[in-house]
Amino acid sequence: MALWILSLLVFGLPFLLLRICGESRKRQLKEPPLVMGWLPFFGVMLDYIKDPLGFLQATQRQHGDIFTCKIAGKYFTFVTDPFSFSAIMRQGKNLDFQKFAMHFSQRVFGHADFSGPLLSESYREIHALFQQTLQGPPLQQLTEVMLGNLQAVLGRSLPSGGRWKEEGLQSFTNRIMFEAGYLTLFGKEERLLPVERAAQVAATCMMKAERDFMVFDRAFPVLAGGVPIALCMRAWRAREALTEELVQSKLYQRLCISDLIQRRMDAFNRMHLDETGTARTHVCMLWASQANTLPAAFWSLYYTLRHPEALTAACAEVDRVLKESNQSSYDHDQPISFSKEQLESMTVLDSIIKEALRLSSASMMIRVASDNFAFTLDSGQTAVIRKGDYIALYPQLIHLDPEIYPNPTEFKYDRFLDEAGHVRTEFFKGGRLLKHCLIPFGSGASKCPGRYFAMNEIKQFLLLVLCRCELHLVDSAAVPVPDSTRAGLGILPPSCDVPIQYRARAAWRGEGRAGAH
Ligand code: HEM
Repeated sequence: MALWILSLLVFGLPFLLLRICGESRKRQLKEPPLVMGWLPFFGVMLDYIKDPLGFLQATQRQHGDIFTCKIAGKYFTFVTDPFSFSAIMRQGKNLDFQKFAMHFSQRVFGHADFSGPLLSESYREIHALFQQTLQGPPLQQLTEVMLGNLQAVLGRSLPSGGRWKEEGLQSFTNRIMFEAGYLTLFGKEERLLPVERAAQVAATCMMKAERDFMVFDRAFPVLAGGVPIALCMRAWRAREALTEELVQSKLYQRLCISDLIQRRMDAFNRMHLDETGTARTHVCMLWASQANTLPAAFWSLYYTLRHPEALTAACAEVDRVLKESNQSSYDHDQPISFSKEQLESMTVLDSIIKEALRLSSASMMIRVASDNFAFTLDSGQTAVIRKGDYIALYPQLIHLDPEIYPNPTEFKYDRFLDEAGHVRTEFFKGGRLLKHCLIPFGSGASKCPGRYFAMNEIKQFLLLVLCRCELHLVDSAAVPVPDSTRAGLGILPPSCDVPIQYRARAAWRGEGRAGAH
């Protein structure tokens, strides 16, 4: 947090000196209320950074459903009324998502500018690959590969001989999900070594990749705040180390690469980009596929372990699915498999994951106004927006709204189940049905294309941990809360790790199961 503020002060200073005297924006007719704050240039930045949700809730109480805040020299119009979200989504012509996202991604990952006239046409083709490879039959294939990788990585992690192992839950989750996700997208390295030696080398490489990923990811809030990566040497080195492993010449030697990455590689080849620039787009894809999934998997498992009623319901569901297909939790040599329909039928796990996402998601959806325009809010009020301003939607305001979700900060494992145990999709505010009630994956044109895969992989992770491990939280004072220093960037990681003990489940020990001690 301190680094955030420091960096913004340092890099904002030249702008401050230029603008300190000349800033005089006045609210025009039909424009949203203007919240300028008392700091020249920075506006309300410090209040916002200190507690984004609290700041937005307080400003909403004071100014209503729409208001414009000055933050570090930019103007952000926050629309807080969920019934007005559709009106924003319909403004595709006036609100540009790609410009903001591309500029941001280019700055942080260092890849080519795909929005320029030379590359934008080809990039549209690459962007279309998300839909083609992350839905339908390709999604099913990706999900099956992920299940195989999860089982291999988890199996390797479990100590032999009935011994217990201690580790942090976050470390456990990150290690397993990162490796399995990496292998699923980018395939396996082929090594001409004896099997055991090859496995050792692969494990060492994967540990290094995970470490580099974490170093880079930890610097993300600072990079997002505008600090050039050249000034964050550790993050820069980590990003470049990841880049080196994902150059196309190395990727072409890997086995079982996903359709998504394979087709991206082929498309980049046709564009004749340089090798490092291309590899950086793969680092960007790696980040998109992991940065939110890891904390989401952590929270899903943590809440399940913390809440006995959630654990009982989840275990009953897992047992039902295994029994249906005559499979055993204990037989670690026999891989578990299940059909798409079985995965979809696990509505308790689905509800647990959605509830964990609701409590930990703090993404911000940002669009840039490409022209002056006016739009009508659900209330009938007209709002005039200036060209160049940002429009921001902050879903956490909805996720923690007590009118929509009673006792919103409480974990309720069955919140997203109806009375018949089916997926519940209908939520109301003021007696009216909401179209947008849970949006951890964004909405509209920029909605996360990996959302179905993310839900599947987290579900599979929970399922495997529950059936293959005896695992419990070690009684400790550590009670993690979502760490709001990453607010605006997606799923918040835990503020601290929590110790767990785990070992392989075995038939001869009876029904030992995951749970709190
Ligand atoms: C729990 C896990 C995940 C969450 C919460 C999440 C959330 C998001 C959000 C909020 C956005 C931006 C939407 C916006 O600005 O409107 C996004 C974009 C994106 N996500 Fe995810 N995501 C997750 C997992 C994944 C996975 C597993 C993949 C890939 C396999 C993925 C690939 C992407 C890509 C490529 C984009 C950029 C889309 C574009 O440029 O149009 N995400 N995600």
